[in-house]
Amino acid sequence: MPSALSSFPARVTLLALFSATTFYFLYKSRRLRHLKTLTLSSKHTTRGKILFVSQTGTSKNLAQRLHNLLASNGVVFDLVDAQSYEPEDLPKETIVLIVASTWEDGNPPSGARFFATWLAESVKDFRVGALLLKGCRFGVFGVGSRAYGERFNAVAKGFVKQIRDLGGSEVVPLGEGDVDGGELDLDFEKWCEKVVGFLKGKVLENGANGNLECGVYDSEEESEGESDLEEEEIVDLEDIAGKVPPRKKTAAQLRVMLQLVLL
Ligand SMILES: Cc1cc2nc3c(=O)[nH]c(=O)nc-3n(C[C@H](O)[C@H](O)[C@H](O)COP(=O)(O)O)c2cc1C
Repeated sequence: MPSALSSFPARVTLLALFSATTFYFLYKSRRLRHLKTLTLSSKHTTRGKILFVSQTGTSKNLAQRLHNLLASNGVVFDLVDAQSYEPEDLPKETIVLIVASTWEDGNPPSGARFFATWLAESVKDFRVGALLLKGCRFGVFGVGSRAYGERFNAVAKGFVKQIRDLGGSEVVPLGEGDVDGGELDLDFEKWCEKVVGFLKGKVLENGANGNLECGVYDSEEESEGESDLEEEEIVDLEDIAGKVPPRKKTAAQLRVMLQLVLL
């Protein structure tokens, strides 16, 4: 008796299914390749970012102060709420300064959960590896309270570890502010001095008119060429953070499809 798969319509359906699956996985692997290219490229010069993670405004105010301080030193960064920042853009950043508070159970404020989860899942995803943020220099200042013991500044500490694990270079050591009994303002000032020191070093290193990859402000806005480059290199990393099936499974799925078609 002929098997159900030997009929012409069944074979055509399977062939169509097989082709669709193949194209889907080719598309996915192309995106992964694209991501690697993006990661390994050193041509990404976007303006530096100051990201703040804040619920009641403490970190936001400090971030604003840092923004003003840098501007008064001739260095203009974008000031961005982590809540509205697309973490998939992190691989394109050259320098990111984060001011982050910690809330209940050592978690970030609810608005920054997506950002925090993206980092945590990227670290866990073996396909992303330690090169994802290779071109990204960073520094973190934590805002919290020592009254919370081991959870003091847990979010800021976690960010440092995760960004390091993803290949980012920490250009200033973690700064820690204690809102209860600590010298928050003084500690933040000291951390800011280190940031300014680093950036000034970069200015000297690159020369007055050099292309300052770390995002030191060059009064000319980004050239059209750069904008086009960025446009071209937009990568959807949503799947990278754990949603796509691992490669081994993909290969196994393809083998099964092939066997079915050859039946
Ligand atoms: C309910 C609650 C939970 C908190 N949990 C922590 C914590 O686990 N670790 C910590 O370092 N600080 C903790 N804090 C202190 C906050 O980080 C601190 O109030 C900070 O100023 C909040 O900054 P923001 O206004 O930028 O959100 C907590 C504060 C509150 C009110």
